[in-house]
Amino acid sequence: MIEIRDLVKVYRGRRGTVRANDGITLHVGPGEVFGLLGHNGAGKTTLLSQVVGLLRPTGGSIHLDGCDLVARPALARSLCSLQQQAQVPMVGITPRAAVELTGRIRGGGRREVVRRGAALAAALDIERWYDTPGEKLSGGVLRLVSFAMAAVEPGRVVMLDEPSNDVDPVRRRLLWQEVRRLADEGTAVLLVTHAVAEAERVVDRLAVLDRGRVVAEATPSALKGGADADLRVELVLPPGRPAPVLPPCVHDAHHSGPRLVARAPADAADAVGHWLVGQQRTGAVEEWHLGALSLEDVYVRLVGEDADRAGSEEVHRAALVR
Ligand SMILES: Nc1ncnc2c1ncn2[C@@H]1O[C@H](COP(=O)(O)OP(=O)(O)OP(=O)(O)O)[C@@H](O)[C@H]1O
Repeated sequence: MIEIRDLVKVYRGRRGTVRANDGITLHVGPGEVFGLLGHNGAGKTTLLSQVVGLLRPTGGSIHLDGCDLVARPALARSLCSLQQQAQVPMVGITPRAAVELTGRIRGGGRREVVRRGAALAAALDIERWYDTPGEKLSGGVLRLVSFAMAAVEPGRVVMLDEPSNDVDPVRRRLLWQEVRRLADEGTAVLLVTHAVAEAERVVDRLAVLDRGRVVAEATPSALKGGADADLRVELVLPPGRPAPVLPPCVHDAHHSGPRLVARAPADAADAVGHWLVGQQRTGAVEEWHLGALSLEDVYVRLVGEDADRAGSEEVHRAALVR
């Protein structure tokens, strides 16, 4: 069990002070995939870097099965493996060499590392590039290779910082299967991703970070509000047609091109369904969808406005110590 308690990380520099983690408390158990979601600059990478002993917290504690990882960063590095967000340069070395070398450095036996490396390459469908020099590989394949490096000799905790970036949709599915397999074999997996819709399928629990703080922590279905939660209503309008007048129970409507997305209470499902069928019959609506809210809907609601600001310099100022 990894236990993070009241974790604070303050960066001090010439341009000011940034409180990147502001009192984070989380625990992740063996066999669990725990998602960390949050806008750019929310403090996710900072959190992982402290767990693995690359950064020293300003305050708070990190324990793994009772061992103090802050006091013992070398132990943290041996018990936890990390796929970093930045791509490790792989010039003059093949994926096979990189994966096997990492596994050996992390204490794996030669045969087992060779076997697991080959199994990962097959499972991620990157076998054809396994002996190709790194400088000739595409960004997506390099990303999968660095996942394999983190997974070959995983330790107790595997931390993955945006592992699916640049990876094609088919291999993303393979990647999520391997993430799940790591957990099923007993590893605790901490997964940072912006692929919220995909995270929903792979994580057991997740936390949403907003400017260094946990603003929500739950299972995906609990975050979505369970059976009584609002429904998502989506209409696709024919080109050039204005949106129809919505029934009064449909609220929070917003447009995106020909699409109109809104919410409706769960107990209005029948009425809204009938209305949608009628609208399609008259040609006012080309297509429609009525269903459960997605995790992405909930996420955008939680941090949407902050996320909009997050790419800008202003947010860096907003994150300055309050
Ligand atoms: N070495 C550093 N020195 C100063 N500030 C830093 C440093 N590293 C990160 N920060 C700041 O700390 C905050 C959190 O950054 P962090 O990289 O942890 O966010 P993140 O959630 O991983 O973002 P992203 O999703 O964009 O990767 C940001 O405001 C960032 O600018």
